[in-house]
Amino acid sequence: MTQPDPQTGSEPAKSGGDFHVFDTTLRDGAQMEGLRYSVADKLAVAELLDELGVDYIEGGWPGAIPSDTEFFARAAEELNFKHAKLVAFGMTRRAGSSAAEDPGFQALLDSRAPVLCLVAKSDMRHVEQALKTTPEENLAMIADSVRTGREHDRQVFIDCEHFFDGFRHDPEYASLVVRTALEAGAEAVVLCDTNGGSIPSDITTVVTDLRTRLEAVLPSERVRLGMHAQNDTGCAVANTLAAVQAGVMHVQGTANGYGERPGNANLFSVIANLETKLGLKVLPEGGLEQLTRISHAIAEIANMIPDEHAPYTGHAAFAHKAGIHASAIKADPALYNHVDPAVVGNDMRILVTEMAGRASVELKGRELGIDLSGDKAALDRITKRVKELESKGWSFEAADASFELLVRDEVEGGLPRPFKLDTYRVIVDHDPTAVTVAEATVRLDVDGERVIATAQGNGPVNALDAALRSALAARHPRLAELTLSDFKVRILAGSKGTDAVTRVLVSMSDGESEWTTVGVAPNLIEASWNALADGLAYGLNRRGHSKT
Ligand SMILES: CC(=O)SCCNC(=O)CCNC(=O)[C@H](O)C(C)(C)COP(=O)(O)OP(=O)(O)OC[C@H]1O[C@@H](n2cnc3c(N)ncnc32)[C@H](O)[C@@H]1OP(=O)(O)O
Ligand SMILES: CC(=O)C(=O)O
Repeated sequence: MTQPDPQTGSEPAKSGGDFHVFDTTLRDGAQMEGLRYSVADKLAVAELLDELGVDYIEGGWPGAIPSDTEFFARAAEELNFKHAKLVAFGMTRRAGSSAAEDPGFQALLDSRAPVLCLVAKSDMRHVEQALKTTPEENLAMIADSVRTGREHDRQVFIDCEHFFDGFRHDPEYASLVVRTALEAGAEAVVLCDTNGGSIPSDITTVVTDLRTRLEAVLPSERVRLGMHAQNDTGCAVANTLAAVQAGVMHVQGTANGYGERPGNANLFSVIANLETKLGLKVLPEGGLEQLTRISHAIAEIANMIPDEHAPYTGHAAFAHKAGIHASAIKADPALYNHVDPAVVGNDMRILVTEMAGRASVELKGRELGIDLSGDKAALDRITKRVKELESKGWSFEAADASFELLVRDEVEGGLPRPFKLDTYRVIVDHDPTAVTVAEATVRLDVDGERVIATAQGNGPVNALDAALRSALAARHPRLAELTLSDFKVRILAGSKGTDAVTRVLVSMSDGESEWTTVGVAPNLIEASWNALADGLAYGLNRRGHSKT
C-alpha cells in the first residue's frame, strides 16, 4: 500500500495491500473486567474472526495463562483458518537471560502458533522502574527475542508498551527501541498507547516525528509500524485512524472494543472507517457485510449484551427517531445515513414515537408492509394518536406490533380479534408453608360464544396467560406455538408521585420471528393484560401479515 502523506494530506491508497488487520479480542479483549471465555468460546470467536477476514488473531498468552495454553493446543488441532494467522502473545525474554533459555519464551514456541507478538518496554521509566534493568539490556532483550523467534520460522511483531508516553519523555530512546526491533527482523513494530491517554493530534505528531527519525537511518520500506490504542480518552478509534493517516500499516483492536478499563479500539469501527472513509480495502471480498452479524455473534459468546448504540454495528446505528429526519429520508435515505447500512450488514429503521411526523409514520408503515402514501387523513390520525398515547406513557419504538395494530385499526378497521374480553379476576395466594401461587379466571366472548377458563401460574401474569390460552386452545390450536420470550416492566413516574403508570413490554415468538407489544395502565396487571392480549392477537394473525 502507498502510505498517505500526513504533511500533504494526500489520499490513502485504494487497496489494503500489505496492510494488516490484527485482532486481539482473545488476548487484550479478555483483559476486560467481567469477561471470561472458556476455551470452546475462544475457538468459536477465532472462527468468526477468520470468517470476517482479519489477517491476525491473537489467541492469548500460552505458558502464562493455563487456559490459553490449552486453547493453542486445541487450535493447532481443530482450527483451519481460511485467511487469518494465529498469534501467540508473550513478552520479550527476561533481563539477564537468553531467549533460547527463557521458559516463558519457550512456551510461546511450544504453542505452535506461526506468529508471535511480544510486548517490550519502550519508555525509559518503565525500563528503569518496572524491569529494573539498563536501557542497553532492554534493547538486547528485544533483539534477542525477535531473532530467536525468526530462527524458529516465526513472524514476530513487537508491541511497544507505553510508546507515546515514552516518546514524549525520551524520544531518542523510544525511537531506538523501534529501530532495534526492526533491524532484528520484526515484521512490524506496534506503537501502543497503553494508558490510553492520547488524543489524535498527539498520535499524528509522534508517528510523524518517529517516521522521520527512522527513515533517516532505515530504508522507508523497512519502517513498518502499527497502532494499538486503548480507549481511556474515548479516542481509541480516532487515534488508530490518525496513526493510519500518519503512515502506520497495521492496526490492532478488539471485537466491539472489549478490553481493560474502558476498552480497546473497537476493531469493527476501525475496519468500517478504513474501508468506507479512507478507501482502504482491508478485508477480503464480502467481509465488511458480515460486520454486524459477527459483532453480535461475538457479543453472545462473550455473554455481553450487544451495544445497541455501537457505531456501524449497533441495532440503533441507523435508527431514526426525529420526524424531520424521516421526512428527508423519505426523499433519499442517504440524506441522513453517513453510509448505506447494508455495506456493514446492518439495516436502517424508522422509530415512531412522540417525535414522529407524518413521514415517520409513512416510512414505518412501509417497513411493516402497509402503504400509507397518499392517505394524508390516515397519516394525520395515526400521528396524532401516537403522540397522544406516547404522552400517556406508551412507547411504540420498541413495540412494532402495537404500532401495526394501531395502524391497521385506523386504516383497515383492525385485525380480526380472536376474542373479546368480558372480565378477568386474579387471586394471589400466599401460604408461608408453600410456594405462592396465582389463579386467574377469564371470561371471554369468542366468536359470539361465552368462554370461561381458570388456570394457575407462578405469578398473576403467568396465570392470566395460562387462563387465556386454555380458553382459546380449542378454537386456536396455533396458540401452542406462541411463546412468551421477554417481559419488561417499567414504572413511569407521574406528575405528583402517586399517580405513576406502569408500562409493560411483552415479546412473543412463533419460532420464526419475534414481535413486541406494549400495554400501559395505572395497574401492573391491567398493563400486562393489554400487552399480552395484543401480543396473542397479533401472533394469531401473523401468517396473514408477515412483517413485524
Ligand atoms: C499492556 C498489556 O496489557 S501487556 C499484557 C499483560 N497481560 C498479563 O499480564 C496477563 C498474563 N500475565 C501473567 O500471567 C503473569 O503476569 C506472568 C506469567 C506473565 C508473569 O508472572 P510473574 O512471573 O509472577 O511476574 P509478575 O506478573 O509479578 O511481574 C512481571 C514480571 O515480568 C517482567 N516484565 C514485564 N514486562 C516485560 C517485558 N516486556 N519483557 C521481559 N520482562 C518483562 C517484570 O519486570 C516482572 O519481572 P519480575 O518477575 O522479575 O518482577
Ligand atoms: C500490549 C498492550 O496491550 C498495550 O500496551 O496496551
